[in-house]
Amino acid sequence: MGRLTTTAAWQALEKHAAEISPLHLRGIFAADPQRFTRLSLAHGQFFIDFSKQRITPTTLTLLRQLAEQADWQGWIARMRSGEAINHTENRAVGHCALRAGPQAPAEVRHVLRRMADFCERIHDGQWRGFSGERITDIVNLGIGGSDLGPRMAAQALASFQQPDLRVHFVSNLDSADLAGTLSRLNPRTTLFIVASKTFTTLETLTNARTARHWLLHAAGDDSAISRHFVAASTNLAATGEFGIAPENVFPFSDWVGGRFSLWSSIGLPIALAVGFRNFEQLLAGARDMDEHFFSAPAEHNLPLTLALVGLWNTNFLNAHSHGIFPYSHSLGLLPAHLQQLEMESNGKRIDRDGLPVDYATNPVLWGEPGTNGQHSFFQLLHQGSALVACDFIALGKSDFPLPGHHSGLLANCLAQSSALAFGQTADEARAAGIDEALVAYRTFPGNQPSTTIILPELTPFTLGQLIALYEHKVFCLGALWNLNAFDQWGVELGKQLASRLAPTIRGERPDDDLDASTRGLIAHLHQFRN
Ligand SMILES: O=P(O)(O)OC[C@H]1O[C@](O)(CO)[C@@H](O)[C@@H]1O
Repeated sequence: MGRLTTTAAWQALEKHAAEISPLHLRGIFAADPQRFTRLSLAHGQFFIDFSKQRITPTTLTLLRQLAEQADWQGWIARMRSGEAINHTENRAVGHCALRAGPQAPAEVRHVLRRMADFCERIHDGQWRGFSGERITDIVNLGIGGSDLGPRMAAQALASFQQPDLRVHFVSNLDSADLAGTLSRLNPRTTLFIVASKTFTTLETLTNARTARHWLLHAAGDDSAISRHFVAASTNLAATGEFGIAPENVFPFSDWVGGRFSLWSSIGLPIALAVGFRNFEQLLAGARDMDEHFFSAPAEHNLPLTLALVGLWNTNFLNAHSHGIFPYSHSLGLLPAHLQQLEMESNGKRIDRDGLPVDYATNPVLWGEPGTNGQHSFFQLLHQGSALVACDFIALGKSDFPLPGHHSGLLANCLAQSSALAFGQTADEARAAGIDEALVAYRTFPGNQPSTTIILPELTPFTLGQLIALYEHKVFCLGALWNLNAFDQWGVELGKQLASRLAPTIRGERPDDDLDASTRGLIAHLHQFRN
């Protein structure tokens, strides 16, 4: 592919955008009474309404030409064949193989069987701690992809929680995270999962060493480690060096990217929290979305369409902020998971050919569950100056039904996307009896684009579908923007600098090679050292 912005498909979109961007969603809806039907897509009961996006059917046709030009299906074929499409790390991209069921590679099925066995032994109390008591608390020590996905899924599936077992997540290097969790736990009944693909991550290893010390202080000798520490990792040498017995290590391969790893043994805390059968259902839901993505034609393809609309908003409407609003308390951590998934994947400026891009790439992604967000930042969405594309996510049925709650929640979800799309004119404000002095303040411009995703209910299966939907969106955007969505070199510089600064902060190394601001801040901090 030549430079993206000079291609015929891109230029056709630019021309089309000049016609569409001055239009208001009010007019767009008035012009096409069939719009909702034309611009919503379903896969079984999984439903997405794109009609509140500032697009027409022609927009999607043109965007699909861009996808053809980017050879989106060729990229799927390359991923599925095991080609090293993560070319800067010379790795294949295999997360779909983790959830391929009977088609999964033998080593994947083997680890899944071991995870099932481990879960059973924890759940039925066969696995005992050093004192002979059963395990009541699991602590996952991991960060980034080794934390966010499992933490989000375990919370999302709270209604499926196993009895008598609590699962905790500790990620931060800040000791407040680990200390706060340990203060509520009993070392005799606590088991740690050290979750780290590389097993070199500073935060995770620091937390793991402190946790080991906490355990050994109570247990008295090293033999307790094998009853209280397991690991999920690709680095078996390092897990061994840490003291984790080989039979307590649940391995996975380097072709699993961290932010795509919840389907691997990194998902062990999910399986422990909700039971292995439910974990299998999570994999089955993702597999179902994989099969849809791999086989559905472009015009019916949910992940591709989500990606195309994302690209349209970013590159042709200049929306560089993207809000994720699950109207589901249980999905409260989905924005945090998608933040890593999208921003670590496509937050890049060098394309696959090693050249700087001359177009915008991933927007800043953020979000909060509804209705909470409505009472904080939604003011900016309704009347601020930024164009923000939004995804609203709603459930057909509540996972924790109580009379009178769910209808109100759904009403708020639909009211927000409608208010954002259509706004309120000055005349409508006047007609509603607003005092003339306040009319300008009570006017809502509208025209904020949004997508609404509806899951029939929140189950392991539908959660698997939802996460895989966004994973494939990311995959498509990588192909469309000609980016490698699977490396993350941008996180390295800060890590290197931190390891250089740590001895200076401890006063063990001179500061004369540092910039003036960093030097000044370290000098200021020295007064507080303890
Ligand atoms: O699982 P690991 O190797 O500890 O890495 C944790 C996270 O750190 C990152 O490498 C970024 O620093 C993520 O990509 C990854 O999910």
